[in-house]
Amino acid sequence: MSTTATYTHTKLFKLENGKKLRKLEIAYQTYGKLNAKKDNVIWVCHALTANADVLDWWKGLFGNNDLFNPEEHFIICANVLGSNYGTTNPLSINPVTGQPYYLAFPEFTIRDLVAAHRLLASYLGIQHLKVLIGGSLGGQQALEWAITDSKSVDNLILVATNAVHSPWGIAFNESQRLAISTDRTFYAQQPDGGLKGLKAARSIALLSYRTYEAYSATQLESVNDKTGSFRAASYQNYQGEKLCKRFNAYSYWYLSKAMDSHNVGRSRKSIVDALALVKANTLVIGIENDVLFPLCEQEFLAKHIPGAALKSISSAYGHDGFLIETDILTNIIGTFLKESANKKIIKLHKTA
Ligand SMILES: CC(=O)SCCNC(=O)CCNC(=O)[C@H](O)C(C)(C)COP(=O)(O)OP(=O)(O)OC[C@H]1O[C@@H](n2cnc3c(N)ncnc32)[C@H](O)[C@@H]1OP(=O)(O)O
Ligand SMILES: N[C@@H](CCO)C(=O)O
Repeated sequence: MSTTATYTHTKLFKLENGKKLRKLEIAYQTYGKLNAKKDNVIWVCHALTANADVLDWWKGLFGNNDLFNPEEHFIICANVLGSNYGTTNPLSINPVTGQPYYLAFPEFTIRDLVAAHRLLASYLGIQHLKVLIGGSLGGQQALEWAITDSKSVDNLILVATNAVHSPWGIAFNESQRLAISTDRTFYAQQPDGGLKGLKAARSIALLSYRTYEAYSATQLESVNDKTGSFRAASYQNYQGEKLCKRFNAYSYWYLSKAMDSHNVGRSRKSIVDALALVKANTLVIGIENDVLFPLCEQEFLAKHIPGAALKSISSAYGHDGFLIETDILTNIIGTFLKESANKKIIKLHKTA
């Protein structure tokens, strides 16, 4: 059973920077049924350009015959604040002006994304998450959630993510925003504003999501006499255009800034102290070939989150491997969850 719905929060939604949204709508999807004990919730936080339909974009890990399946679990995925798949975003109508926000949309942080989804959880009567999982920007949210509300998460699974967004990651994001800002239509504030810039931004981003090996494997020329019209160039154009058909430059702009804001140490004692607040059984998965969120970032997470396990995988896809290597992820996560359940049983026996 799958449900697509929208939750409307009618009270003011206060952002970390003090600005307020008068109205917040959150689009979400659920699959399966909440059991009587309310202990089968799998909450998924999505990455930069995905949406609430996790059975669509994380097939192989989420699906009827997959590790996370609606038969056994109550799976919830909500579209993040700022994204254009149904949740309030820069193209939404600003209730104050009656016009779309565009660049008048307030800036927001990863903590704001989490605060919004915790409101949804509360509305759905969910107090406890069996599993909280996310990759990349989704992992940043999952981590913040597990720090902010540490008692509510049993098992935390962080894939290809970090504790603080790196200077390298911020530089990639800024380069993408520079590409968007060179497109003058961005400032015309219209639904298709900045699309040429967005195309270039996605092309830049892809270089950080993939690897030399992936391009060599898929884009190598079969003939030696070419001096132009290369496959790799066509691929960059195609991928940029593909994103423009389903996203908008304003959402992309704001979400990339939210990613830059990620720092679990902000307004807390330190990054290390913040990580020590996590109480969930934690599995951190890194991708050895990830250029954007290199393995040292997951090693850092696993070192400072109490009792965390670290696994690394190899994927020629690099960072995007977290969306593609679902067989390996199923294996690692499945084993981790079995061990975690066994530990729980042993603990119950000891305290009985
Ligand atoms: C409505 C929706 O789409 S929902 C949102 C879906 N997206 C998300 O959820 C975000 C997360 N997902 C992703 O980022 C991506 O889908 C990934 C990383 C999982 C996979 O990326 P893909 O682009 O599908 O894979 P890949 O890099 O192999 O590219 C394949 C595409 O490039 C095309 N392509 C490959 N080489 C070339 C080339 N030289 N020139 C032109 N096109 C090329 C292929 O024909 C294929 O096109 P298609 O997507 O129209 O079928
Ligand atoms: N490919 C991902 C971003 C990388 O985390 C997306 O488009 O959401």
